[in-house]
Amino acid sequence: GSSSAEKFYRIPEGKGPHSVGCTDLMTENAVEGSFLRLYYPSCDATDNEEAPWIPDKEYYQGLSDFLNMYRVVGERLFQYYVGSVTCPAKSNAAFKPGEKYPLLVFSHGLGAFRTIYSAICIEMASQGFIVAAVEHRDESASATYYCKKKSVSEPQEESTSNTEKEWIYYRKLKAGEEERCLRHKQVQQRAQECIKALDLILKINSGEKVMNVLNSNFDWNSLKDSVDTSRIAVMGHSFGGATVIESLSKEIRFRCGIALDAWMLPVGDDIYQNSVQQPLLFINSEKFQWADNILKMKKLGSNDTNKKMITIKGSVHQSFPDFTFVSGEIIGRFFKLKGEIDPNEAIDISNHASLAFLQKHLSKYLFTSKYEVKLTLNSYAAFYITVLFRTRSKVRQKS
Ligand SMILES: CCN(CC)CCN(C[C@]12C[C@](c3ccc(C(F)(F)F)cc3)(C1)C2)C(=O)Cn1c(SCc2ccc(F)cc2)nc(=O)c2c1C=CC2
Repeated sequence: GSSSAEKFYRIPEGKGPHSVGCTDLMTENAVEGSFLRLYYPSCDATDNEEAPWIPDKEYYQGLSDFLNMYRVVGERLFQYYVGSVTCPAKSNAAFKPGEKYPLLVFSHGLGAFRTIYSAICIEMASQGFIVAAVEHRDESASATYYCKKKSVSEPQEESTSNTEKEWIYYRKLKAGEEERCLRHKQVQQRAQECIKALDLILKINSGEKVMNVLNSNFDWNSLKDSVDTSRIAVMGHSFGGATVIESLSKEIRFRCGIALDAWMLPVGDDIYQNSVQQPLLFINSEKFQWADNILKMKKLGSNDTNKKMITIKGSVHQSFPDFTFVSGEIIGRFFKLKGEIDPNEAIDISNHASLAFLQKHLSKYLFTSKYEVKLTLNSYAAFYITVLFRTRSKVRQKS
């Protein structure tokens, strides 16, 4: 029901010119496959429903585990408070063809999963980005799943599908296990999953058929030739911020990156040997700051003008994920999901800074594809003519 309270606790809509659709894509019936939620510019007139914000109850179970709550308590609490929350994007809405959109790959934080950064992803899509929010299978997500082919022995009523969801839950640190080692292994896998997602979207862009093991009626062919393959960026929150750094160092096709409250612990020491050449923006909250973490960010961008850092005063670590919008004042304060700053103001500052940074560092590639070539040709021509005149005039002098 839409009680008055819920009206005020909605995830903010995109502010850009495009309506936004979203759809889920999972390739392969294996944990090694890709799993992502795509947010994209959609056609305006659609009567599609808004997408469910947290689509399976197992995510509530995973969150309870992650937050050290009892599953039976956590699952009911989440079901009751956020079970009916939708995100302001139309589920499987028709993709808006006709132009080439830049691509943004988004990486979630520790204990999170692909759907809970929808305020950021929807805003970017409304501004004309195709956003692939990946779901990591490195056991850092509260929960994730893959569709496993049912073994033959299971009863095969014709109506049910021949796959079942195999859930993977958050892996807690074992007693005596060294956190840095586990997180460094995980961040490598996370970077590979971001690169795999990039390759998958580029495959779709080239018109290749992709097998979506999730039975949705979204027409993936409509994305053919719709990605501007020279304007690709990577973005992420906290553990996802470390994933941004790792992904930039591994994949040059990511032209730039944005790290939201980056957690630097998982980042290996080799990174500081100038492994990140692309422009990188650190957007930090006021509270998620401690010397070691900030020093590592500084070290990364030491003598680099294209590495920037801003801090949003009054914001907290949870100002970036969606819980900051859906939680009431009491829970929000108790779990530090809201800072002093209004959640909508905080995300607007972050989104504006992100868009300005992407505009600056992606648009130079925009010209390469169209104008820069002409410019180069003209400059060759100009150069040629000058030489010609010079030579001719010299010859005349001599004669
Ligand atoms: C006790 C568990 N202990 C595990 C190591 C620390 C737990 N913790 C602080 C929390 C997450 C918190 C949270 C969320 C959500 C509700 C809810 F009630 F609203 F759902 C409540 C309370 C509890 C704030 C963090 O991990 C912070 N953090 C995060 S939070 C990402 C996230 C996860 C789930 C969400 F629903 C929303 C956002 N992502 C990272 O990449 C990193 C860190 C720290 C270092 C790297």
